[in-house]
Amino acid sequence: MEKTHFAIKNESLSAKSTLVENILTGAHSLPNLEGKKGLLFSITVLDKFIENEARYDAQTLTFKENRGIRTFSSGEQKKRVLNYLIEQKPDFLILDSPFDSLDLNAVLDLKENLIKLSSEIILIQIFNRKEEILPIITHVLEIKNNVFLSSSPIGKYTFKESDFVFKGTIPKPITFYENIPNQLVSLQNVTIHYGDNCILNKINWTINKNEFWQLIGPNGSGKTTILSMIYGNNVKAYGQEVYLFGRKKGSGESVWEIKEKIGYFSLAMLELFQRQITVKEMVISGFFDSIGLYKSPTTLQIKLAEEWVKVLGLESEKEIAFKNVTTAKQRLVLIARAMIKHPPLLILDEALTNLDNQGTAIVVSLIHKIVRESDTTILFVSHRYIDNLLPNCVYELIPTKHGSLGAIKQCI
Ligand SMILES: Nc1ncnc2c1ncn2[C@@H]1O[C@H](COP(=O)(O)OP(=O)(O)OP(=O)(O)O)[C@@H](O)[C@H]1O
Repeated sequence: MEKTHFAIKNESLSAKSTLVENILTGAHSLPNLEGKKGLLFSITVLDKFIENEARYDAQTLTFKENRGIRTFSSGEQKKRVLNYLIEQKPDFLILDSPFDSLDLNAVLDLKENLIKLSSEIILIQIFNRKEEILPIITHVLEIKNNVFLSSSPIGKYTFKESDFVFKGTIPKPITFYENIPNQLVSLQNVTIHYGDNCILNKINWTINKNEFWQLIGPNGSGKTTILSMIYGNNVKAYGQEVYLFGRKKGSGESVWEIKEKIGYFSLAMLELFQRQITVKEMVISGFFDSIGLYKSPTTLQIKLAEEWVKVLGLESEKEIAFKNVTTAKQRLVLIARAMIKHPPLLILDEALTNLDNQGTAIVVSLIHKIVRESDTTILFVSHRYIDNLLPNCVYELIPTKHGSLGAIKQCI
């Protein structure tokens, strides 16, 4: 008999971890899973392996290879997690947004493995976009407030989208940056090796004030490595021709002085927000270096955060816990947090991953609003082209066996 496989829309889960935990421990009323052993395939599970590797040197996923899991591309990492889970012989697997952060080839590869696996075990796919749903899925589960309501055959399920409107223009800054040169970032002939592997080969790239760039490249092409030279503390940047805000990296300016001029969003930040913090507090925390709120904000800072919340249409949710609003709204809040000081440079690293079509459209329209209504330069990083993103220029990393080469693909 053909197996039943389920899909759950990510947006319908307000506290996803609780629901997933309940399914895994058997505390649920979902059909066909009574008394069965389930495991979770998700980015959080991968992050735990990465953390354990860093803390205890436990190379569980890669003990046969002489490399840590952290150093593999996203596609390779996910493949190793999947193999590890299959070896534990579960009856069902929950696949939480399995294709996030993967380029097209890695998606096809993982899809093929999952389709093969579906003849042996039950799959429950948490999905963001209709197009991601595996062809073997037979039913969509309706969930509300973490309670299972019903199960519809996929052919009868209607994929709904919700409305969202911005109100007014984005608030002006209350603090200002001085002496910011026109050239914000310049990489000149930057070449990076890890051991014998050349990762980046003679990268030449300049980012100026008021530009809107997209950095694109397949998994493993070196996007994170470039970002770590701009925003992070990658020691490989020293000795290279990396110029940030007019100064050569490593010539006296601290990492904090550089970070102060950059607003930053990455998915990894979401993992750090474990504390209870409201939507409004999250926006205010953009004034401080901390992820949460450890200092008392001024009345003016609170007022400005309220104005941002209003523009985003989230007034009625401003006192709600950040982790309880939808994924798309969390993105808006985190982008507002990164923008509240109108930094010279805003880096959005995979800001559209894990969003459905409606969520993608909302976040893209916030990005366009920032482009129109501020002087901040945007660097948007992703492994795929995004319809309607319309950056001024695209910097593409093209992998070769001698490291990735860079090319400017389009300028409007
Ligand atoms: N510390 C390290 N040691 C060895 N190799 C590394 C290390 N860090 C990164 N790499 C390798 O460098 C290459 C580029 O990695 P990077 O994470 O910059 O790519 P990416 O384009 O951001 O990929 P993804 O889209 O998968 O996040 C990959 O092949 C990766 O395996």
